[in-house]
Amino acid sequence: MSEAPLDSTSLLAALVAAASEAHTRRTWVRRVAEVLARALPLARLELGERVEGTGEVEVVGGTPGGAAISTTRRRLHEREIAALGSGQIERSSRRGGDGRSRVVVPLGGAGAAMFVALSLDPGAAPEPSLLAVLGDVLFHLLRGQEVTQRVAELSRRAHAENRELRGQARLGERERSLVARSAAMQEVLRRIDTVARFDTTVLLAGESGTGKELLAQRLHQLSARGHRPLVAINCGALPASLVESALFGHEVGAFTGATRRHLGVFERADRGTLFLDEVGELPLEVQVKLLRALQSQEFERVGGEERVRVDVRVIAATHRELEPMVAAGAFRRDLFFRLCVFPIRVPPLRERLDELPALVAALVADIASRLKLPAPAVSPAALLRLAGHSWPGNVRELGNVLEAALILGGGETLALDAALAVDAPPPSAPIERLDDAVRRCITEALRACAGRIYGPTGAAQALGLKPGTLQSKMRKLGIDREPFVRES
Ligand SMILES: Nc1ncnc2c1ncn2[C@@H]1O[C@H](COP(=O)(O)OP(=O)(O)OP(=O)(O)O)[C@@H](O)[C@H]1O
Repeated sequence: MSEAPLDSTSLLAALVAAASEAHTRRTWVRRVAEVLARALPLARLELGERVEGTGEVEVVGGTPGGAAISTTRRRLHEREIAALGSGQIERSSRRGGDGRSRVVVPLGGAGAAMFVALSLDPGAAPEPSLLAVLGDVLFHLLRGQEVTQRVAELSRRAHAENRELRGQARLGERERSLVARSAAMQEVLRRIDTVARFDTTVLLAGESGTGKELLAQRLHQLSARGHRPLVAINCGALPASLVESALFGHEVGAFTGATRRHLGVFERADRGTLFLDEVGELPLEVQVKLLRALQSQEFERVGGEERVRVDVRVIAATHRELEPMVAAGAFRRDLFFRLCVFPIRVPPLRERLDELPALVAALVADIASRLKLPAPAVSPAALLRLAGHSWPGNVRELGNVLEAALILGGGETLALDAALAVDAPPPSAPIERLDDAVRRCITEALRACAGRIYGPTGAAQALGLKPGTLQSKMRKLGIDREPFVRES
């Protein structure tokens, strides 16, 4: 059933009611078009905004009834340029073959950046005074909508930040202090402490359980952003279809089940730090979006058109070798260089066994206090036993073994034999593929030799191969030596 036509006063009241409930420009255009169509023979409504520094305009346009709302960018028409410059309404009586007239109403006086354009059916002659009032009202409604939107945005971010900081405070209570006694870890700390105060992107590379997340926390705390949120996301823990929304958020209706606007980690980390864990797991199609967001600090939520601006410092971490992934085309080269501004290699536990006693003491004390058990002394024999283990799961695995040993020993001793038997890998533990092992050896040699293949300091000699053999293996495995040359 179509609604009754409106007189000018009711028209303005209905506009205020309709526009004040619209949270996006598309809804605004749809609602305003619906109301205007009740007072004028409106065929189409456009809301345009000049794109600064260009002769272009971004237009959200639609027909009453609202079926087809579109957003486009195009060059400004002459009449639009004239209306924006003078602040006066511009009309063209005939446009195209359909006999429709077009009225451009600037919003905000001479030098305005926005306008609405009405396409009216043949014969329509709205009162100039009505159009002028319309321009005023629409301008103020839009301004009001922008302020409301901004306030809602800020309140959403403040809410998210508050939640983040409360979570962090809870974590902080349980946080383990970082042990770094070995020369290798001292060097890691030196690099962390040096780079912390700059907004530079840091890439932490190291095996699983080596303490990358703990180091990211230290980096954040030492930075000027330390009192702001540190938001972490594990890029490998989500299915590809959800990673983009987890990073950038989504709008209502972006996909089935998206019933509310959701803020992604980029927005939740605004003015703080974003920790991208397992960055090597990101699907290629998301990598390109991440690169753009890192470069411009701007992105669009999934299903949205509005550009969201943030100020985020990024720390990325990976347990996978990214260079071979770049060479094999599984990781974008441009993203790799964007992330690898300040790489820090976190050594595995087997390369820093000299700090094992300190680590064990700290972990035992921490676990005992958490389990409310006494902390037994750790004998030299127990330390020797622990030093003989290979620790593929690094400090995390060491912590698990110590926790099991403490429980099995009833808090009086560390029942290491029993705990290590539990920790022994199952017979079906995955065996590394030969190609992967060869790839790992070659990339390690190339890194150590700064990409050189030939000569006494080259990778071929280090691997005990002829240069030609090495090159053919590299070709077969898709390994490129370039990243290693640049890295040196
Ligand atoms: N140097 C250290 N001192 C004290 N505890 C440590 C240290 N390194 C790691 N840990 C502990 O080991 C566990 C794993 O550490 P963390 O999560 O930081 O490793 P990670 O490298 O980020 O692992 P992953 O790659 O699997 O995410 C945590 O419980 C952490 O507190």
